[in-house]
Amino acid sequence: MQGPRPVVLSGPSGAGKSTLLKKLLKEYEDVFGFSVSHTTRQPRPGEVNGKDYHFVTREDMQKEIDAGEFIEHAEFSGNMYGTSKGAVQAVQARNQICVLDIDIQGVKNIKRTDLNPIYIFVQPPSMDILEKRLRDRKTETEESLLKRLTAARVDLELSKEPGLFDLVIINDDLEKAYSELKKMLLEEIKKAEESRKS
Ligand SMILES: Nc1ncnc2c1ncn2[C@@H]1O[C@H](COP(=O)(O)OP(=O)(O)OP(=O)(O)O)[C@@H](O)[C@H]1O
Ligand SMILES: Nc1nc2c(ncn2[C@@H]2O[C@H](COP(=O)(O)O)[C@@H](O)[C@H]2O)c(=O)[nH]1
Repeated sequence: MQGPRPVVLSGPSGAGKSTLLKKLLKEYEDVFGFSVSHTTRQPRPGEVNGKDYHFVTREDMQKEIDAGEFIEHAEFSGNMYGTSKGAVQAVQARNQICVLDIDIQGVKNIKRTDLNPIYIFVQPPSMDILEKRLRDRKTETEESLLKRLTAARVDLELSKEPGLFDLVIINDDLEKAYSELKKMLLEEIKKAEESRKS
């Protein structure tokens, strides 16, 4: 039997990817492992280096990219983000299903690799609600917020490409969205639990 597939969550900034992911990682802490990305953006209050992200300088990240240490990387809202080979290997070494939270450029780049994940797009109920959630989160400057909203409009159009995503979840009611996520991942969860028993 084929092992469980990794999972990619993508969607506009503020759509609720981290919120859904945190619920999944809490309920299935042995089953799923988060791929800790690198970023050149500043940490937000409460974010932990090495847990939420590897916070690095642009210079250091570029060096690692040039050395071939990244599976994918992208520029988003004025900062660099990327998934290192080491981030994915660390999760796989723990025998967990690797979950990536990446933007849509990352999705397109991962499609060129042999990772073969399940691709899930988390969509906000509307642009107005997305803006309200991002403003209420109080993590962005006005400039960064506007950049993220512009990127969101583009992402929502790009996400319509047939076959790009295996599932689109509209994150209106959080519990409903989370149930849809779990339903999609049920087979992979079963496979992971079986392989952990043997
Ligand atoms: N279904 C929901 N209903 C109401 N608020 C929500 C819902 N889902 C998430 N939120 C809130 O919306 C905000 C954005 O969510 P979150 O940070 O998870 O988004 P994200 O997609 O991970 O964003 P980013 O890509 O910027 O990291 C958070 O404050 C979160 O608490
Ligand atoms: N292509 C990649 N995108 C990534 C990665 N890690 C995070 N992201 C995406 O960046 C934006 C902004 O994140 P934020 O934490 O600054 O709000 C969001 O869409 C993430 O999905 C990555 O390694 N590669």
